[in-house]
Amino acid sequence: MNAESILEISGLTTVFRIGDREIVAVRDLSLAVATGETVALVGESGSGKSVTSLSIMGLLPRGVGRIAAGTLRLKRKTGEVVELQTIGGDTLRRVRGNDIGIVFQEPLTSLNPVFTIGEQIAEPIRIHMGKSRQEALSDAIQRLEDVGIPDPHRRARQYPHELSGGMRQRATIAMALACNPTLLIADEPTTALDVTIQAQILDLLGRLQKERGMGMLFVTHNLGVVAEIADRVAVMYAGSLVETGSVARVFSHPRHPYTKGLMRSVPQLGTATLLREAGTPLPTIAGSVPSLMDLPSGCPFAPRCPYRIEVCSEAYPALADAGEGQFSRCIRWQEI
Ligand SMILES: Nc1ncnc2c1ncn2[C@@H]1O[C@H](COP(=O)(O)OP(=O)(O)OP(=O)(O)O)[C@@H](O)[C@H]1O
Repeated sequence: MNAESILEISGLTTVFRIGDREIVAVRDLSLAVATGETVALVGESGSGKSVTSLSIMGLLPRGVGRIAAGTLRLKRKTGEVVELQTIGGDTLRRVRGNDIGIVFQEPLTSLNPVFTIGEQIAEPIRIHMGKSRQEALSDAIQRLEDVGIPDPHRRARQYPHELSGGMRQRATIAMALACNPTLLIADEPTTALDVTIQAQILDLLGRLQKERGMGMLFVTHNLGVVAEIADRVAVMYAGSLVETGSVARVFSHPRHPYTKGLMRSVPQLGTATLLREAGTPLPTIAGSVPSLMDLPSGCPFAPRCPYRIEVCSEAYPALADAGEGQFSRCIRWQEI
């Protein structure tokens, strides 16, 4: 494992059983996140972003989804390197609360309605860090303060339904950070929130990531958010990673026709895009995403691609090295 990496995914292929068929939701995905770096995973609905994050976290639906190939290496806080696809049960639960923090789109999926906010943040601190109930509770109050919740002593005694949506998402961030993880996975953490709150939560995550020097994998469908928060970007299409590189590089010189199409259809990146309505889909490109049940042979983007030539419909393209850390899964990347 590379010395700077906190997470290294290599050749990840995740499949789902649907009736008597198996569909490939993520195909041969390789991606690394370094300490202190934010990597955005971006793509349209159904492109495989969430399946990638569920694969990392060991949260694929049992009996339905499975990792068919690949390795997911994580460097734990102790420096020990574990392969997430092979460890199970208790070790995986320990890694999840302790080394990897997770923030989902909908705070109410992470928060339990019958426990106070303070109890819920204190629990992983007790379990994973071996602190007493009292110590854990005072740490929990500190975490609430860290995420900008005013009057944290009072808030700690409240139940999730007593907090606004934005405050609840701050509380889940406090919970994700409870044990000082070195990797944070944020899966559409701002999508369910009002637009003004979205910007605040994004600022908060960016600040916490920098202050703590964590690695962050940020899943989003919003290119404005990518521009705002990420150092590097990985673009997914129909289960494949089609382009990756630094945000500066990929946004100024996209080397895959799909990325280029996405960039062209965004008039102005930055706050304007960010402040579009929550849940706005990525800008449209003519045609539609193919069904995973019925993927075309060859390049999955070929049917919609203005650069398509005959061979594109025959062979699945390899990731080509476009230099300066940029890679494109297009055989014509030099012409784009
Ligand atoms: N529980 C499941 N059972 C069967 N197939 C699934 C399941 N979850 C995901 N899939 C398949 O994996 C594909 C990718 O889903 P995924 O949730 O990763 O997309 P996404 O890019 O995160 O999109 P969204 O932004 O809508 O969450 C889906 O289109 C679906 O075909």
